[in-house]
Amino acid sequence: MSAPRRFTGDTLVIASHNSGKVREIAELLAPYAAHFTTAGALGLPEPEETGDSFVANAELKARAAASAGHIALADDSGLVVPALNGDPGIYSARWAGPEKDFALAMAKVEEGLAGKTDRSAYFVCALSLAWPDGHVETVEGRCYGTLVWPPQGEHGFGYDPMFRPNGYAITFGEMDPTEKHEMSHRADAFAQLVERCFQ
Ligand SMILES: O=c1nc[nH]c2c1ncn2[C@H]1C[C@H](O)[C@@H](COP(=O)(O)OP(=O)(O)OP(=O)(O)O)O1
Ligand SMILES: [Mg+2]
Repeated sequence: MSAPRRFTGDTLVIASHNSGKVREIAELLAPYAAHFTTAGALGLPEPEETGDSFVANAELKARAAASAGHIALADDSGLVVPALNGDPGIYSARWAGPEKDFALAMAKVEEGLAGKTDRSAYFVCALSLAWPDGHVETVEGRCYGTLVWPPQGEHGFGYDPMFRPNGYAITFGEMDPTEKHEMSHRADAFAQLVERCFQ
């Protein structure tokens, strides 16, 4: 395997159109990249997520943004529920529909769990850093927990109010951002990416 490529201090493009995610990535990234912008701010289109894995979709989004000329970081993430055969998984954003209604998406998850005893779930986050020449560095992080009902808390985004990470008595929706960043799937992936590309 060849040595990982390091981030060189150029402007970094956060290749996401999800404001909750962009906020978390910016917080996690702040110590390593002084200048960053977003795909939305550059007017870049949202590519169709045609991959069949988190890694494939993260790489596709990062490459699409990097083709505009700057190093780009994309995140493809989602909630995996074993009792639902892995759904919503890579379809986590799509379960919220065109209105991005996560109350609806969470209700669909809960509906699927009716009568089931296994309420375990995990979040996955694939992060891909892509260079304009097509090179990519990709990592994947996870966070394991349990699904609660009804949803609890107003912090975070997406499925956070129904996800209680193992070892905690509150959901991601009830945590403040610094606490979520200590053990989330995104923080886990970030730690790996920092070791690979930012140190
Ligand atoms: O920490 C999280 N807390 C709660 N929910 C989360 C989290 N991380 C991902 N999720 C869920 C919601 C999100 O909408 C979907 C990711 O889908 P995903 O395609 O990667 O992102 P997206 O379409 O929202 O934005 P974009 O593709 O422009 O980055 O999984
Ligand atoms: Mg997406």
